[in-house]
Amino acid sequence: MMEHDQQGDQHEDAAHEDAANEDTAPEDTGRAAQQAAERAERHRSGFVTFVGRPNAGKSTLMNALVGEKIAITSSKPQTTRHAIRGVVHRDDAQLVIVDTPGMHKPRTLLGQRLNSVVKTTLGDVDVICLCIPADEPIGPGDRYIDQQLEGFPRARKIAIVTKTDRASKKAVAAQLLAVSELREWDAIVPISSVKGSQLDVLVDQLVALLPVGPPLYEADTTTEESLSVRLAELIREAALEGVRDELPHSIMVTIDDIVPREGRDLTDVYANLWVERDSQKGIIIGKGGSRLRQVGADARAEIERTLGTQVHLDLRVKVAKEWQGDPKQLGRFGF
Ligand SMILES: Nc1nc2c(ncn2[C@@H]2O[C@H](COP(=O)(O)OP(=O)(O)OP(=O)(O)O)[C@@H](O)[C@H]2O)c(=O)[nH]1
Repeated sequence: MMEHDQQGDQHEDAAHEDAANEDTAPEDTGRAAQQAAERAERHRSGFVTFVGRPNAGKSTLMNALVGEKIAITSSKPQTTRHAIRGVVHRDDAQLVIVDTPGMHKPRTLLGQRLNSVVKTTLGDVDVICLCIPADEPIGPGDRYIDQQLEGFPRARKIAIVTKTDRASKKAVAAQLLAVSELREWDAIVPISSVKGSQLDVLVDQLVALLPVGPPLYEADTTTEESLSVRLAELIREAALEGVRDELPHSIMVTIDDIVPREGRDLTDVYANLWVERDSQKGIIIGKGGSRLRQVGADARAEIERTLGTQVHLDLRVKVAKEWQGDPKQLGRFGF
């Protein structure tokens, strides 16, 4: 009701102004409406995804573009497990970003399932970006993924040379040349997510390749990923910190419950940290529980930032024997 009244007032005000400037006002109104219609006609929207070998900088780039920490980053390869969407909003465009796990030659059942997630995602998007680090030579892993792109002829393709802050200008130029020889790209863009350089150029290029269409999401959306998945990812990221061996592939986190305490600025989060073997349980827990305490403290700090309340984190370490090769266990973890 209130809103209607206010709108009514505004219309009246506008009518007054029209009367005062009889010659120009109707024309102005017409022009404004026409401009809005033209803007709507030019508005672009669509889906974009980043592929590349493990550690190529995909998650970091997506976070830099969306401006909120939603996909986990780590110095360990193959740590992105979910196709997380982030949305970049602009007046003239909306980019929906789908983050994919690193595409790689599958060795385990988990690897195969990840690849099938990647393939479903790629079949659906408007633009595929292949990320190749500036500071490492193009290798068989990059070529394998580049060849896979042949299977998705509908999508436009951009090559992104990542981590340019880690290479000299000359090395970046050489990498751009090497990348250009892989295939006919719609664009090739060198960027640094850490320095934030060339990200605007990349977004411009992406937008230019999207189809004309209305916004797909509300303006305040940055991610569709459910809260428990986001919190699970934060805990997994904390658990991966400082683990030097093969453990990253064996860690999985599930959330049982997220319960705000009534009348208090405090949320209880109940989570399980799954490993594959008893020996790994020992590594995670550490001497006298010291490592687990650290993981809990690190994860809690990140979760508090996400939830905006204090957090009590109940974190339990459990063993799911060889879950990466077990279809039942994989199903339980959502693969
Ligand atoms: N110096 C520098 N480091 C970067 C940049 N982008 C990413 N990194 C680092 O490279 C490592 C891997 O980055 P991620 O974003 O996790 O890579 P990813 O491709 O998502 O990796 P997976 O999840 O394994 O597929 C991390 O240690 C990042 O901090 C960059 O622009 N500059």
